[in-house]
Amino acid sequence: MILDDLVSATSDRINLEMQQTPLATVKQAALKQPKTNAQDIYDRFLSTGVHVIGEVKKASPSKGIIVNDFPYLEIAEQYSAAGVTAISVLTEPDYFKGDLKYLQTITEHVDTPVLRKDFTIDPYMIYQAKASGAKIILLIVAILTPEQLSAYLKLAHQLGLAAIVEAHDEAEIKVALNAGAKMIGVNNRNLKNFTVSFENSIKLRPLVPKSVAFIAESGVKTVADVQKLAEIGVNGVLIGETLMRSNNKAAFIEAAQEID
Ligand SMILES: O=P(O)(O)OC[C@@H](O)[C@@H](O)c1c[nH]c2ccccc12
Repeated sequence: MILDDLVSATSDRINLEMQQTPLATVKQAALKQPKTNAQDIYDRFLSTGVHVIGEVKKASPSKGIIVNDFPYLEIAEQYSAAGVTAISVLTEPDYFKGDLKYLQTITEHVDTPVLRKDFTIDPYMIYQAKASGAKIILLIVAILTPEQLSAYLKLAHQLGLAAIVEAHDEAEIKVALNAGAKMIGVNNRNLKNFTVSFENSIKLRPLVPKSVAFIAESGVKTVADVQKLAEIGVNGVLIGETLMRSNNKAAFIEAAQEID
């Protein structure tokens, strides 16, 4: 399964990075960042309306290279100007052609909160996210033990980072809620066969209490898709490929945000 490959590639990469830059150094850099509060982020997503997270992504395992021209800072600035609630930046290099440096550059120039989109498997990556100016991290239930999930969520909150906890089915939603997740992302893309269906969001929405933000991820192609997801009561949508390919990102984002 693709998730296994992603985890093992991430594990190799992080082991190398830990040798090059020890945890203590990254911790120090994290502590130098301005203090932030995870609850502020959660509250923004819980406020009325559909909140758009625009994703900065050059490639993906399901689509290969999405765009050849990748002016990531300019794209992030466009998302920010259009008023997205957050910007997701892929930092996974092998399968998504991401880079932590992209995220760093973006957080240095753009005020909108940035999500580090990666396969978080070690606290090291959470300190790295904070040190790079991220305000949100991704925690994927399927690749963590419940104990790790709880511990990583706690660490994120201590550092002032919010977390999107990604769940794929009813059992994973329970694990996420038990761990104390305040924002749950449901991926509409099945990572086993890459098919996309909003059924997953529709089925799982009622299992998440209204005090926890619900983000529908992947496969949004049109403003009508956002409308469909708004109707089932999602707080946010995470849109990657469609925005990356769009020649008028602002128009798409603004139309999506007008839905109530
Ligand atoms: O490009 P899309 O179909 O709009 O999808 C965006 C986002 O949901 C997707 O990139 C994603 C969802 N969950 C992930 C976990 C890791 C990496 C990437 C993802």
